[in-house]
Amino acid sequence: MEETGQGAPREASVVVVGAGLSGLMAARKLAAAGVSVVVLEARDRVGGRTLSHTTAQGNRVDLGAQWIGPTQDRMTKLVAELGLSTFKQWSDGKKVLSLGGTLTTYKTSIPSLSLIGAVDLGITIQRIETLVKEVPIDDPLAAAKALEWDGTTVEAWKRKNVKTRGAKAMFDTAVRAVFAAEPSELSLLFFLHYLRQGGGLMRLTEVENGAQETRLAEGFQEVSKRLSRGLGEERVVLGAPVRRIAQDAEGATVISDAGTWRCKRVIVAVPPALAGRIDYEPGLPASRDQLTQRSPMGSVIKCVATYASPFWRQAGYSGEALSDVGSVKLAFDDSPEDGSHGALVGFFMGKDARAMSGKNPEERKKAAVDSFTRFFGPSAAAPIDYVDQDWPAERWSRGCYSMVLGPGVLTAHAAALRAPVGRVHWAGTETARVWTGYMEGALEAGERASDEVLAVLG
Ligand SMILES: Cc1cc2nc3c(=O)[nH]c(=O)nc-3n(C[C@H](O)[C@H](O)[C@H](O)COP(=O)(O)OP(=O)(O)OC[C@H]3O[C@@H](n4cnc5c(N)ncnc54)[C@H](O)[C@@H]3O)c2cc1C
Repeated sequence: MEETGQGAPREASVVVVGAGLSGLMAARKLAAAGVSVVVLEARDRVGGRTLSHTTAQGNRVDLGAQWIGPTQDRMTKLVAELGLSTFKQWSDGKKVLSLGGTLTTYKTSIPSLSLIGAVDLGITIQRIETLVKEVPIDDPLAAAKALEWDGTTVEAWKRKNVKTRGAKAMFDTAVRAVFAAEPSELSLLFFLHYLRQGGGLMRLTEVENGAQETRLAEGFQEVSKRLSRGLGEERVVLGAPVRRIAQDAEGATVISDAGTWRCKRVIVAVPPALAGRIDYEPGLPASRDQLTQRSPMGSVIKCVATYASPFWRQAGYSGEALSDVGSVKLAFDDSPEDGSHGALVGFFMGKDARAMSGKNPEERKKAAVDSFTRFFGPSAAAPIDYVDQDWPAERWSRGCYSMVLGPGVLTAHAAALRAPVGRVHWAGTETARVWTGYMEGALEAGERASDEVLAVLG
């Protein structure tokens, strides 16, 4: 292997930076059009924010992206094309709501609050869905109240509009579940636009008919593995963090730890927070550069506890839980399709993830198991296996699920998100027109960036 930037440059028409779904999709489309392409990936694996793991019991679990749902047509088509096996997320039975430490159960879409709390939450959801429809999907800045909404946070909106303690707590948990961020970190315009791109708040938060509807038996990282194999693994270079992209009149030079490539076009398929760590020559235009300085990632640690059986099902529980206390405030059944073992998946989100990131996994295990035990009783206290993934501590992700924008960023920098800079094009789910933040968005963005490149290569 060559040293950083040393040796004679190799050649490809297009270099793609990042072997996540977006970069691999872009490369697949280019290769199908007969364009020579190489994908440079920093990690020693493909898949980026998809990461599948097999437990000692043989349960394939996703420590990154885990579900697809209706209207995610590209992902649905791709998993079928690749011959992968989908199954429905288990959702039969009662859901648990833990509010201020008091447990109740419910079966509807909306948690079982007091009568007045339930009315408040229902009105809040309706209001949000109405506001979401006022944000044009392709141009959030064209919303009549774009400036006002980008000048405030979701937290400020909640304080003004949501009245009861229970509805506020459930609203916070829903925001954390979708963004892995606190409501105070999010511009209201960014929040509404993100929901618009995925089809609304209920679509994003629901299991049935929602974004948590369908799982993959092989795990979602398998999609990237198969895309990579389809490309020909010599076209996907692992352990190749890209450090520098230099453009000149004839082409671009891409310098990575695994060598240097000369090409005509570059597709950078990484989140803006990582794209901003690459050195560009000439430097990026101010708006694009400042966007990368203002696009932090969300904070999430995902954990899976395995049990001999899905004991909660026998007790009439679905495995789904929502909470406003404890480290894990969101849980789902994560058992294999045949139910041969039980598994619960939990999320440390926003400030809880930051508090737990970098800690000893045993400490996180204890916190997670305490939460599961509060939700489902003492049988949850002794899992036979525990695994988690600390995404904020991942050098090549810097957090997850996706970027979260605070006030003023969209207004100032939306135009720089997708606009190519000379020979450099931008992909990654953050640049998607639909389902941004999701695997579907990653594919859409990869397709769009490869179309841009194909149009100029002729
Ligand atoms: C815990 C969790 C749960 C999620 N749940 C869901 C879900 O249920 N459904 C869903 O649809 N989505 C979910 N997501 C989001 C989904 O995983 C992402 O939207 C999607 O995988 C992003 O793909 P991408 O290709 O845009 O980016 P990435 O997957 O981040 O790919 C970027 C790649 O670039 C590499 N890279 C970074 N910098 C460099 C560099 N300088 N040089 C070379 N390579 C570099 C990275 O290593 C990475 O492999 C979840 C994410 C997480 C973490």
